[in-house]
Amino acid sequence: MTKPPKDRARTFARLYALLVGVLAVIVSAALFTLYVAENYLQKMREVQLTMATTTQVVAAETIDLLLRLNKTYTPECFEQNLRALRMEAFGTAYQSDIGIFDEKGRLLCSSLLGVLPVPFEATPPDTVHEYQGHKVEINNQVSVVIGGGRYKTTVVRIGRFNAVVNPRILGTLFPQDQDVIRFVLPEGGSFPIYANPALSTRWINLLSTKEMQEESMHYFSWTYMAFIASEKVTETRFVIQKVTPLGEFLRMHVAILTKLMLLSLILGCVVYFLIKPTFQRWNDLEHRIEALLTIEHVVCMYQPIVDLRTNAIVGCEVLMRLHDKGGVVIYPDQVLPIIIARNLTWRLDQTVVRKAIHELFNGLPPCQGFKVAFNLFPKDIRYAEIRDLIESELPKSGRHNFQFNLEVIEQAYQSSLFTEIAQLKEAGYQISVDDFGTGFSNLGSIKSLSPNFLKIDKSFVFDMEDSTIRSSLIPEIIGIARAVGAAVIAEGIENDAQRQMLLKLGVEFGQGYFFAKPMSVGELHDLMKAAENTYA
Ligand SMILES: Nc1nc2c(ncn2[C@@H]2O[C@H](COP(=O)(O)O[C@H]3[C@@H](O)[C@H](n4cnc5c(=O)[nH]c(N)nc54)O[C@@H]3COP(=O)(O)O)[C@@H](O)[C@H]2O)c(=O)[nH]1
Repeated sequence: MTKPPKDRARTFARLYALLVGVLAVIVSAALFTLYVAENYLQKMREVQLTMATTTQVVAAETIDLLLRLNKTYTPECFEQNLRALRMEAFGTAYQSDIGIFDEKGRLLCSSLLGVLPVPFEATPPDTVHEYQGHKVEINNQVSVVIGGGRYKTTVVRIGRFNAVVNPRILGTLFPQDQDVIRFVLPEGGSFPIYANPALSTRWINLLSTKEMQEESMHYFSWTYMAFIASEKVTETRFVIQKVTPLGEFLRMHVAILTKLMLLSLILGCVVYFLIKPTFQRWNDLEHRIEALLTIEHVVCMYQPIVDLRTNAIVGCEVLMRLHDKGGVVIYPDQVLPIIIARNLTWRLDQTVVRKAIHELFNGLPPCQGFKVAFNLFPKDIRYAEIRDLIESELPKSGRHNFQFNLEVIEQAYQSSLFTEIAQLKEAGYQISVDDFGTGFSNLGSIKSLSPNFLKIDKSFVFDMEDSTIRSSLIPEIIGIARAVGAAVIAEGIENDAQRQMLLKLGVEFGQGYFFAKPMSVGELHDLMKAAENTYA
């Protein structure tokens, strides 16, 4: 069994709303993740900056100390020498111990341990570098005994002396979990003084590229699916680097990301429930439009047309709205496309004309020659039907005193329209070409139409104060109106400057929010009364 149109409309509305909801979830989740990622990289940058600065200070002190020791002390383990070295270590900020090596590279004694019972065969250095003509050997993560405790720290050796960096200082550096600490040579290039042993060659290669050594960069690499953070601190000689594979990042942020994903889901649900009624209204509208084109639902509003020379209200344009259930007002721009697509234009025209004539005849006092302008769809301009429609609505006795005006939008007209319009004019109806300047008519077709009025489209008026090319066409339009014997009505006048300019250009009539917005017949009546208009 096929679903009735209303159910189908609701299903579609739900589906569209669901799509928008899912989109909201995806977009918000992406934005939240981006925020967490940005935050992570920013924190990484701050950690790296601090680390580079501390490393610089520690390294400078270590190298200075070792160079001085090599220059000043003999590499011998006698008590006086060891006491002096203890004082040297004590006088530094970052060193715990100083060791002395024999020529074979074995540790003989240290300022804290004293003379070793057996010379200690040191492990080969992790890195060896040349610095100011000296060989600098660095061992990271060396297990050392200090003050009865065992710690892991960095040991640097130059010549016959080594310095054991205070593990507490390093504790503030290495637990920061950085992968590579690189020393930048004054002549360019760099070498790692520390590299996380767990780091794979793939990451080491990436972090060793020239750009990584020369510039600071913090980004997410889609190729490597990892966050790359490499900070080159210009005031120091160090580059601090860290690679965080996506999996690790997600594990680190699982709690906050789960909360944010949940928030995205809630957001998606809120969007779904907020947007569903709108989609339902749109879809419903398609299927309920026929039911809405009735006297009860069609509402007529009247926008005054004013003589620019006297400011008198000489007529009005009838503009329709639909009143839906729940007091919802539907404006023409929302509904006209549906009405056209469903071929209901004549139904709308009939309802508007009937309702407006009824309201105006009952709501306004007799006003001879008061123009009542209707917007009609060009394909509905048929003399006989319009005549029958209007005449059937006119009161059988009393005031047949309105001047009906039919507004036809400017476009490429079909030839039959000219005959219909000629007959309408013959029968006493006035014709206006609406939205003039926006369509595709030519002077020939306007001449054949021979309208009573050309209505300058509001877009020309809006541009007037800026003197755009568009507004400079207004005199041309006025020229065309004169050539075809039509008067000019300017639409969309919103301020007095526009009114005055149009008046100066010779425009006779105007319409727009400056004078009045579309209003009910009661309000129109009150306005005309207040203006002490001279109709009657
Ligand atoms: N076939 C029918 N078409 C109709 C009918 N009722 C209206 N319409 C057409 O719908 C379009 C939009 O109309 P609406 O939302 O009513 O807007 C009108 C005015 O409110 C607006 N306007 C008037 N003055 C100003 C102004 O100073 N500033 C400003 N921003 N807007 C203003 O312009 C619309 C009137 O335009 P026009 O018809 O070109 O004179 C509109 O195209 C209507 O024609 C109907 O019953 N049948």
